[in-house]
Amino acid sequence: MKQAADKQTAGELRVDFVSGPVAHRLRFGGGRGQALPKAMGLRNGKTPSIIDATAGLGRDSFLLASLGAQVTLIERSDKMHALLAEGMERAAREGGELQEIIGRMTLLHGDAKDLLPQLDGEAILIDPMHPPRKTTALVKLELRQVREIVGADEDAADLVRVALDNARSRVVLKWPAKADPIEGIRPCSHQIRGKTTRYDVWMTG
Ligand SMILES: C[S@@+](CC[C@H](N)C(=O)[O-])C[C@H]1O[C@@H](n2cnc3c(N)ncnc32)[C@H](O)[C@@H]1O
Repeated sequence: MKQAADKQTAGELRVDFVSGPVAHRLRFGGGRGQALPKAMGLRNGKTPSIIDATAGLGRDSFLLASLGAQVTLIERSDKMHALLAEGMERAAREGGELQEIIGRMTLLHGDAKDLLPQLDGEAILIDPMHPPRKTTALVKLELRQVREIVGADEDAADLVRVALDNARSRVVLKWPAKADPIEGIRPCSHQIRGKTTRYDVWMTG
């Protein structure tokens, strides 16, 4: 795995919903019991509309859309936005379930701090670039490639504040389980913790 990962270069980064880890998770994932859907408030009989303010490779949005949520994705990097648009088009061309899932995803280009006040989202997800960690797994390589393209998201605290002013029901920050909280934001309402990732949830409605 490491060799394959090391051979992949930043130039080859692509958004792939058709094969690989995302497609595998679609087939074998844990449905609404997974930490992310739980944090976003997807329950039996309740499917909030979601804004993913930091779309990136679109994986979190795709998972939420695969569970029935309407998701608006916001990406500010020209390059990431273009990769995501291509990946969504490719997946939609497959037809069937993939086309249906992509049909629930709307991609916007811009800074979420500017766009959120114009949108009406029940639940807002924020997953800024995390502090770097050493790891060799392929999926982590992709995150390093994203970092090469977008740099660090130094304005994450500002984005959370804008989201807190605009979410009708909740804001969720995805963050490394053991990392310090982002400074300058009020304490969250509760946390959902996994081994490597935690979800800080602020109830706003
Ligand atoms: C860690 S990645 C997100 C990964 C994503 N959750 C996924 O499942 O693939 C962070 C992305 O958010 C974008 N981003 C960060 N701050 C943003 C903002 N204020 N507005 C729009 N996009 C933003 C970055 O350009 C980067 O592509």
